[in-house]
Formats: sequence, C-alpha cells, structure tokens
Amino acid sequence: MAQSTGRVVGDYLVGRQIGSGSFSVVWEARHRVNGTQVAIKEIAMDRLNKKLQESLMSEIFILRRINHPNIIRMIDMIKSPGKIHLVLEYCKGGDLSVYVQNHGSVPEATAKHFMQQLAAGLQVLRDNNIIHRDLKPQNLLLSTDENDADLKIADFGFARSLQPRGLAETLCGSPLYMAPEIMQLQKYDAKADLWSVGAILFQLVTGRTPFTGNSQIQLLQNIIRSTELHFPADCKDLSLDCVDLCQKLLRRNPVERLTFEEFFNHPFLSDRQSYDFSRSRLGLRTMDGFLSSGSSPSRNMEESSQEDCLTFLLDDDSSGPEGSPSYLKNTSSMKSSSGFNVDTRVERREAESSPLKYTEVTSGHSRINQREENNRFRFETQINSDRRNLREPTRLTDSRSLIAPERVDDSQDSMDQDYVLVSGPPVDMPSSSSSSSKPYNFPFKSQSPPVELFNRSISSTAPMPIIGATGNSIGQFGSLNSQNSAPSTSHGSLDLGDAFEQPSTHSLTRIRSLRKCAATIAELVHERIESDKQLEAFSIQLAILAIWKQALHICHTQAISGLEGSPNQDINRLGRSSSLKYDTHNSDKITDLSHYGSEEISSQIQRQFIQEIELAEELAKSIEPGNTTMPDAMETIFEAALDHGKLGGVKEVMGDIENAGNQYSKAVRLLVFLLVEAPMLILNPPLSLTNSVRYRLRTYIDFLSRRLKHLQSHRRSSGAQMQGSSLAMMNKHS
Ligand SMILES: Nc1ncnc2c1ncn2[C@@H]1O[C@H](COP(=O)(O)OP(=O)(O)OP(=O)(O)O)[C@@H](O)[C@H]1O
Repeated sequence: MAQSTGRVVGDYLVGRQIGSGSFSVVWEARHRVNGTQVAIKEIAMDRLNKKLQESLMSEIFILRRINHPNIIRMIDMIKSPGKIHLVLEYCKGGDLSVYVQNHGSVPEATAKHFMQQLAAGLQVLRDNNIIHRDLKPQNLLLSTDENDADLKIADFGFARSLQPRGLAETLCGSPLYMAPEIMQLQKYDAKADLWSVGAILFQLVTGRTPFTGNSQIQLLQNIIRSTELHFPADCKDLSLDCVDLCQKLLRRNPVERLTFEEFFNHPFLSDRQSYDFSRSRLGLRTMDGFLSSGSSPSRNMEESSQEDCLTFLLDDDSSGPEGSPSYLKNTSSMKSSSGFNVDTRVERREAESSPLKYTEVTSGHSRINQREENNRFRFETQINSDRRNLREPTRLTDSRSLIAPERVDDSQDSMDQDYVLVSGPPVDMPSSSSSSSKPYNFPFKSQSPPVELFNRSISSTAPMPIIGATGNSIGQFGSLNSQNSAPSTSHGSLDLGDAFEQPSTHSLTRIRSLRKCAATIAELVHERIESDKQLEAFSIQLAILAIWKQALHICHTQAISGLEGSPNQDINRLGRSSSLKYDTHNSDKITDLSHYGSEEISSQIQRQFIQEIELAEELAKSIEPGNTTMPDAMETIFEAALDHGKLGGVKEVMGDIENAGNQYSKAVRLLVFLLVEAPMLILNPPLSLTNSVRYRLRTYIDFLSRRLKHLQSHRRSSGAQMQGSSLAMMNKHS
C-alpha cells in the first residue's frame, strides 16, 4: 500500500513517488471519495519558459481530446500556484523499459501483442495528425505487469520539447530509439515514429536494441555504418514476418521505411483477433465542447502515405499547440519546405545527415546512465549562440539550445533576436564603375572597423528569401575564380549558384557550393584556433555544421533523383573543385567526387559532418563555463571577408599579385556565402538581409570581382610578355 504523503491535490490524496521526468515528478494518488488509483504528474511551471508552457498546453490539449485504451488517459488537470498537475490513469505495470529489464527478450507472441497495441495507439495519433517523436519503452506504460497488459502511449512531446537534444545530450546520452533523421536534424515526418517502433520491436524479441553507442554520435555512426540489420545468433527462431517487419521499420531512409498503412497491415500484426484496430477509430472524445476531428476511417492509402511524408522542422515546438513538436500540421505548405521532392525513392539505403543539436545537461533526473558514466562528455555547460545574445552575457548553463540549426524560432521569440542588416543609405561604397578602373579604391577602410552589418531588429521575424536580385553584378561573376583559392592557379570561375542570389536548384551544384563555403569558413575556424580564439572558432564551427547539414539535407531529400540523374559533367565539376588548397580541414573526405555515385557522396558528406561535429566538441570542451558572450558567426565571417579584401588591396599595392588574388577570392567566397547561402541555412536565428545590405554585399563582391579580373588580365599580359620574351630568347639561341 502506498505511503501517503498527506498531501492533497484536488480530490486526490497523494501517495508515493513513482517516477520522475526532466521537469516532472510522478506520484501515485487516490481519489479521496471513490478511492480510484491515479498517477499525478506534477510539473513546476516556474521551470518552464513560455514556449515550454505552450508545449505543455499542447500536450494537455492532445490528451484531453483522445480517449483510447492505448493512449494514456488524462482524467483531470489541476492547477495550483506555480504548478500543474496532470491526473492520469494509473498504469500499475510501470513502463515498458522496466518490463524489458525484468523479462529480457519476450516471446514473439508477447511482442506481437504489444506491437498491436502500439499500432492501435499510433493509429489514433495518425488520425489526429500527431507525431510522437520520442517513442521509447520509457514512454510506453503498461496497465498491469502481465504479458497481456494494455500498452499505453504516454508523453506527447512535452518532455521532448523540454529536452531539445543538444550537444550535451548528444554527447552524453544515447537515444537508442530515435530515428536517424531526427538525430541528424533532418526534416522528418511521421515515419520517424516508425523507426522507434522498429527499435522497440527489435528489443522486445532480441533483448537488445538494434544499434548501440555510448553517445549519440557513436550511435549515429553505428547506424550509418551498418549495412544490414543484425539479429543476435540466439534469435534464429524468429518468424520471417517478425524479421521482415524489423527490417522494414529500421530502414535508415524514411522514404524506404514502411508507411503507416503498410505497418498497420503487415502480416506480423495481422492477427487481429487479439486486437481490434477499429477501436482506434473510435478513440476520440468530445471535451470542453471541442469536437474531435480527423477520425476518418475512410482515409485512403494514398492519402496516408502522403501524410507520412509531411515534414516539418525539427523542434518546431514553439508556436503554441499547433506548432508543438507533436502536432503535425496538416497543411500542404508543410509538405516540402525544402522544395524538394521528398517522395523520391532510392534503391539504396542511404545514410542520412547528421547535424547534432547542441544542448545542455541540466536535469538531475536523467535516466540515461551514460550521462553519468561518460565523463568525457560531461557537459555542464550550455552555450547559447543565439545571435540575440550577441551582446548579452550568456550563462553557459543556460538550457537553451546552442545553434539548433534546425530550429526556426517562433515569431514571438525571434522578435527581438533576429538580426537584419542595417538599412539606410549604403556607405563606403564606391560605384562599380568608378571602382573598376582604380586599382586601390577598395571599399574597405583599413583603419576603421567594418561597418556593422548585422543589427538587431524587431521588425523581422523570419528568414527572408533573397529575392529581386536582378541582373546585378553577381551575374557577371562567371569568370571569377572564387572557388579556387590555390595561389598558384588562376582564379577559375565563381560559382554563384544560378548566377543570381539564389543558391542553385541543382543538387550537385548546390552541394559543391556548400562544400566550398564550408571549406573557406573552415579556414577561419583554424585561424581562430591558432590565435587562441576558441569561442569565435566554435561559433563559426556551428555555421559550418549548418552548412553541412544543408548539404546532407539535399542528399537526403532530393538528391536521390537529382544526384543520380545528374549529368556526369556536374559530378566531374564537383570533383574538380576538390583541389581547394585551403580545404585542409575538409579535404580528406570529400575529395574527388567524380568517381562516386550519389550514395557515396552522401556518405562522404555524412562522414565529413561527423568530423565537423567532433571538432565542435573539441572546441566546446575548451570553452570555460561561466558567463560568456557568444560571438556572432555571421559578423565574424563578414569581418573576415573585409579583412581579406583589405589585405588583398595591400598585396596589390605591393605588387604581390598572386596573394592579392587569393585574398580577394577568399573575401568574395565569404561574401557570397553571406549573400547567397547563409540566408538559406537553418540558423538560429535565421539570417535575414535587408535590401540595402544585399546591395552592399553585391557591391563589395562586384568590386572584388573587378579587382580579380584586373589581376587576371595583368597576369595574362605579363604571361604573354614572358612568353614573348622567352620566344625571343629561344629565337636568339636558335
Ligand atoms: N500514468 C502513469 N502510471 C504509472 N507510472 C507512470 C505514469 N506516468 C508516468 N509514470 C512513471 O513515471 C516516469 C516518469 O514519467 P514522466 O512522464 O514524468 O517523465 P518521462 O517522460 O519518463 O521523462 P522525461 O519527461 O524526462 O522524458 C515514467 O517513466 C513512468 O515510469
């Protein structure tokens, strides 16, 4: 019999504690009149910021709508000062993780029973357009501790949004059931839940998780490296159906993974006697005058498959109930925010990308043992790189995510955190025509700090697509050479995507451009490391992660058709660009891509990305906890571009044409990155450029390109002169 604490919450007498989560304590309790046993989840509201409070409300909203035997039932919600108590049906059997701990592997029949129950619960979620995102045994509660217990899905995204996966968790925890696309911060869809289902099934029947790793990085590496699903030797008796279901659920590529309909209809679950799926269709209830919706038995398969592929940004948990992590917006606009065809099928099991989000270890309630075990990654610190904190001291223990490159802030929060470029009349800008013929009239004032490009704004809340770049000088850069910074070579051609301010829509061209950006910016990181500016290096490194994440995203989503169907010539171009001299940081992996197919390119990018994460880890370790100000990577990059421009000017004055060209090229690449790629990256907050700043960037690029052209013609003419004199010499000698 539970020991009562003597505390009363509403009509309930609170008993012993039965569990705890990151932001909650769960108590066993009884109704003081009828004695009904319940679980009370107590949440301290003062620990939640506004966004999290909204997520909690979203969870409550979801729970109140649903009445189904396989979804934890919320009986009541009781508010008290500073606290919210969710009165939940009591699950005597505890959670499935305890069951698995106690039983090890379970007979297939038991696994099938749990899977059927889970499928029924998931069907309700599907009907309500809810993605759970964090399905794992700990979130599956059991009505009893018997084999035929009812399984109930619990924890709808609230805890998930409370614990955005971040660096610390990335490094210290191991989300054994999390879909790789979520780990990689890809856009993901409802199928992410199906990966988790596969991992849970695998564990039920084998007694162990399909993939392991002491950290999220290791786990991800293991998932990526594996070519097929390995069942332990002692699991030979598993039915073909069971093995087949595990394999089809645990496909890395969500496109290849089973759809929900296929899952629901899989032969392993087809024994319906023990469970009636149709119950799930009746699961909604009317509450608070709110009519349930979305229960549509007639939904056809096509519709369901399409919805499986609805994507939304990771951790889009910020805009109230509908924007909560667990609420799948059923709008067509969500279908492909990337603009790529997510339905593209591939023959291969492609490895996905892997940006890992940076967060904290703040909770004392971690259930993940590795956290404690892994001192190497003890990461008591949280560095907030949000640009909004650029000039504000940021406590390293802040629990906000670091870069969260996948995050798009909600409008309210980003009101005061987005930076846009200062509007107003362009300053220090020579006209293109005047600058073109005057060798030293470059727009970089060497003695004064560069004009501050990035500024706070309360007027911009969302990434602004670059539009309206018409017929500007950018289009003239085809002859520039920014991609090739090797001093000994000519300056080649500058890849500006489609020669406008939009990145190329061609996947390989875009990847190539991103790769070049990453390589150039990587130089900055190394320069900063060498001059012991770890914090700056770290913040820039996060931008590099965002770049690779974008590349991975391209591979992952469209690529498949884009890469495979791409002309060889483009692949070769990608290969040729590997001669970047300054690509030391990245060069070993992404080398000559011309020899590789799309799958290999994708895995190379993944490996590269993981390397970059490792560097970020290293840098993060060297940062002292405490109050610190996170530099703004975009500003740093801009300043570096100006420095290169200035230095190029100096070199040109000194007659060092080769180095002048290199400096100009680097400056151009960084500026092009800011103009073309950076606004398209998923940064937190996103980078928005005003027209005047775009104009300024274009003008700088234009100026530099003219200088480069000038240098090139100078080289050509001196080369011709040299040739002429050599010929004369040879003639003389002959
Ligand atoms: N209705 C319930 N009946 C019985 N036990 C429960 C119930 N709800 C939660 N528990 C127990 O309490 C534990 C903590 O639950 P809670 O939902 O607060 O956190 P969590 O989701 O497990 O963790 P986190 O919030 O960190 O993800 C659960 O793992 C489970 O063992």
